[in-house]
Amino acid sequence: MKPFGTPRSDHALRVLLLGSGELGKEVAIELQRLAVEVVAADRYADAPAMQVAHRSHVIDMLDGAALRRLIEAERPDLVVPEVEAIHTPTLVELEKQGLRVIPTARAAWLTMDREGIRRLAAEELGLPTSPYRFCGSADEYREAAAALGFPFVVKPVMSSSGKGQSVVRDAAGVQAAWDYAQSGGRAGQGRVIVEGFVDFDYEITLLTVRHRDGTRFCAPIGHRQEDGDYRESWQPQPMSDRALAEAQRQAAAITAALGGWGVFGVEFFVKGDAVIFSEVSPRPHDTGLVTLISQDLSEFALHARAILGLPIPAIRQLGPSASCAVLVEGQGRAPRYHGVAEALAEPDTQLRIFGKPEVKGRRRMAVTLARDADVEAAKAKAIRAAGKLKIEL
Ligand SMILES: Nc1ncnc2c1ncn2[C@@H]1O[C@H](COP(=O)(O)OP(=O)(O)OP(=O)(O)O)[C@@H](O)[C@H]1O
Ligand SMILES: NCC(=O)N[C@@H]1O[C@H](COP(=O)([O-])[O-])[C@@H](O)[C@H]1O
Ligand SMILES: [Mg+2]
Repeated sequence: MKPFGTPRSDHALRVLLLGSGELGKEVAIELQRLAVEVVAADRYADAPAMQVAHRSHVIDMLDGAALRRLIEAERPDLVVPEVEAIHTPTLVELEKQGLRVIPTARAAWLTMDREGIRRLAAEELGLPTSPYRFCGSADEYREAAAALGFPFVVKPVMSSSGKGQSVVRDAAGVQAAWDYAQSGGRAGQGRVIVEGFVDFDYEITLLTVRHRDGTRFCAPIGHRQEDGDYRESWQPQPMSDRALAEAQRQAAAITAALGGWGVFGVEFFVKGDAVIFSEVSPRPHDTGLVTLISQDLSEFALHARAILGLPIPAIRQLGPSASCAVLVEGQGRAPRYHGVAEALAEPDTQLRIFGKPEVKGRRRMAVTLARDADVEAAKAKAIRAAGKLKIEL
């Protein structure tokens, strides 16, 4: 890596963020602290990371030609994907010509589509997963539903944060789940994964950092999901030594197979000591927002260090902590936030308002963070804080 430079000069160290949401905003802030020049891109203007970047571009990141033009114009030292929905074949091609993609272009390519990462995990690495089938037509979907039995989960192969995802419990729900998956995928594709429903005790995200000196794990993060989207997360999630060791073994295997440097969010279902791989983000994870209060180096600081080739000699967990996502539903531009003072009234509480410019439907707009004597108390405090925030659309 070339030396650190001065932003907006000829020798700036330049990072291009592909995706500029709340996770990218925190990565951008960490990069800014080291005087890295940050260029933010997303499909809409005034996205959160754009608000703290040196420059920004509004492009359709699924358009390969547009993506190539942007990268050739900006000539970044590093390209940092922040969402799945990117024309990753273009990244694969440009990487062959010397472009550095975080963690690797292949990792971005494999994880943009649930099929790539699930087949790698289950069929090549032999990690335990839910039973699954991929379907490209309504007929294949009906066959899969019959083979897997109720309950099952349907997800568009290209989607995140639960968009287009549903749990089908009986015959009455089969058609609606297919229709919803067809409308909910970000790339508007027809293909879906049908997964057998895993009856788990709890689920975790194991943040795994691949950096110049090896691989480190953060303390496990527990979370609760509703409609496929996270509502609260906490750290540390209590778990048996055996289950934790097994989760770390699987996380090491999948992240090594993806390669490169950076933070990975490896998701698992846990039942007793059994650990079932769910999916992995080759980037910071939304449930990892809790690390903004629970660790000395948040997942965003860790990502910045890892991708820049810096050392991570230790990660300090600061005690039981939690985060609570603040969602709003409705329509409107330029929302206003009331109750900020009330949300921050209790000790050891923090808030991030992402500054998203518009709401159409349901959208995560902010997150509250709290530390307390145990994770239950931290969670209750984060939920209380979130309850004080009122978003006016
Ligand atoms: N096979 C399954 N069995 C039981 N629960 C599941 C299954 N698949 C998904 N879920 C539930 O739905 C949640 C979201 O699923 P998943 O992580 O696959 O979606 P996603 O859209 O990729 O979400 P994100 O992008 O936020 O990680 C899981 O965390 C889990 O709570
Ligand atoms: N689970 C993935 C995830 O949390 N991604 C985060 O949400 C943003 C999109 O938000 P939006 O849908 O409100 O634009 C993404 O840019 C990323 O920061
Ligand atoms: Mg997930």
